[in-house]
Amino acid sequence: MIKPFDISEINRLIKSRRSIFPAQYSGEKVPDEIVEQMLENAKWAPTHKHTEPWQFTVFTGEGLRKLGEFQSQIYKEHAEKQDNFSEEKFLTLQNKPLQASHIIAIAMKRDEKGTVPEIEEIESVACAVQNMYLTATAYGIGCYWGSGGITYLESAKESFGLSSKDKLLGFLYLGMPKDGFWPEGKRTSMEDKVHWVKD
Ligand SMILES: Cc1cc2nc3c(=O)[nH]c(=O)nc-3n(C[C@H](O)[C@H](O)[C@H](O)COP(=O)(O)O)c2cc1C
Repeated sequence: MIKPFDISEINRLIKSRRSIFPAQYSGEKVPDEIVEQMLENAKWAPTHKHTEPWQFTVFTGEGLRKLGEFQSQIYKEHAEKQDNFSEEKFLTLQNKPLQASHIIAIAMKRDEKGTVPEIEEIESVACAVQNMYLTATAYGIGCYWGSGGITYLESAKESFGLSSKDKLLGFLYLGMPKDGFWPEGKRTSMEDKVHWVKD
């Protein structure tokens, strides 16, 4: 039998999970061991047919500068082709990673046989990200899943070892919140979103 959990603490953890953005980070580094625990917990997400479709790339230290250079360059090449380059966006992509302690690039990698539908692999990776979010919350660490910038550009995939069948799904930014900053959550009632069928 499974050992009982402290349910009220688990409920509090789930409700307290928040997205905390780079402008709200203190600059203090998150210990690598905590990031490793987040990644370890990620793998316990549900995965149909055990394909384990997640792939994570962790950037920290000099790696954050490299990510900034890489993503601003990818953006520039794409935007120039589309004739809508913005210097402001370029600089944001170059500099924003430097505000974080770590950034985890989130990807979905298809298995060779395409064993389960693509949507299920994306769903599974999202569950893995939620595990990381909750682990970060338990340690009092801020994080947020950003899906802007180069996330959905085909040209960004290669550098992450992704093929055309795989997907880059965004970036999980991590940082210690400034002065104990932890925002209140906001949700509507579940009343209109849940229907019980009992008889
Ligand atoms: C798949 C996904 C992509 C997201 N992308 C962004 C994003 O690009 N920019 C952003 O500010 N927030 C992004 N978020 C975070 C949401 O803004 C955030 O979850 C929402 O405001 C609710 O706040 P909470 O997470 O604190 O409950 C994303 C969340 C998810 C699940």
